[in-house]
Amino acid sequence: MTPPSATRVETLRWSAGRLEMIDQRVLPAQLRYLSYDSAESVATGIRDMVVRGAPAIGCAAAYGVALEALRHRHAPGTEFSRAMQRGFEVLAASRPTAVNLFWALRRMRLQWESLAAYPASAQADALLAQAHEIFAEDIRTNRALGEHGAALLADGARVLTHCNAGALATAGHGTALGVIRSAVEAGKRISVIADETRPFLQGARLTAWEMVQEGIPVTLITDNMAGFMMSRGEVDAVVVGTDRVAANGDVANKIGTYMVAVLARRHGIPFYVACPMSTIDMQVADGAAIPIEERPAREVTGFRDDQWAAAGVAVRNPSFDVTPAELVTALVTERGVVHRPDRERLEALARG
Ligand SMILES: CSC[C@H]1O[C@H](OP(=O)(O)O)[C@H](O)[C@@H]1O
Repeated sequence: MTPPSATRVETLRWSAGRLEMIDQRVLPAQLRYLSYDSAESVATGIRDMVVRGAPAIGCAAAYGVALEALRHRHAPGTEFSRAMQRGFEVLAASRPTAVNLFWALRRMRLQWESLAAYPASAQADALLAQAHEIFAEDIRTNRALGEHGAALLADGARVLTHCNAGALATAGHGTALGVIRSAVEAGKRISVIADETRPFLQGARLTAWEMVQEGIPVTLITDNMAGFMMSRGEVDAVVVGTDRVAANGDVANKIGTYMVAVLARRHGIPFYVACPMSTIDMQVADGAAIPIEERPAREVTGFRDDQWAAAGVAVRNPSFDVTPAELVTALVTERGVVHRPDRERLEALARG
């Protein structure tokens, strides 16, 4: 196995006409890039969580559209259009909760439709340029929201986070971990408490690894320790990412986030949610309307090939839960911080 050594990794990168993505299923034991050349293969990578995290999924989908166009750049018009439609459909069906997937696909489709009068080859080049812009924009966005969020954290703060909303969940810098990175860059001494985040272990395998690579102090705990840590006064703030914010401020995020939010409120600890504007879905009225992905039972009954649950046991595996807006202290975006998010405040934020 090739143990990771790079301190700053590229979650996704464009190389020699193909998309390369870190295989996040094998981190931290191995830093492995997989190569993609079609919408179908990228959709499989999203569904299998080779790449995961709302903004990273959006970037991957954008490149998936561009790859499909490049594959068919010399095809006749009708064949090119059929292939593109199939590409959009297979990517849209890969995972249901992260709105960035649909935000990116909508942006790519608008670009594609605006190019209808041009040859397929020109359309492919323009779509690749759009995918690059979505990627670059995400890094700029995360740095902006990171700075807004850093101002909320005191020097010496011990910050609990759930799942991974870091560079590995985005094009770079991260959202929740982007706030942490920006606070450290501002000279604040921040330490992180990472929930392991069963069952996929994004916290234990990805957040802990990212923070160790950055030299940011990180302590790994199991999910059922969060309340204990808060009750002992060892948590000063919670910062998490999100996959979709409803118009009323309800937040869908990794399963277990709701429990952390309730505990934070019980202990008077601020609960911050960091997200780009592209994760706010004003078309969804409240959290009850956010589709919650149910993932394979085998993720719960074991890890990879090591299956330990009794055969025949029934299993639930909802991959996300919804935290009501009233438990959110503030939403941290690239446009600024929204305290006590609700529809009126989010509409004002969207108006800019
Ligand atoms: C910055 S979005 C990260 C977000 O995505 C994770 O879900 P998954 O790992 O299943 O894609 C989790 O909800 C994170 O907060």
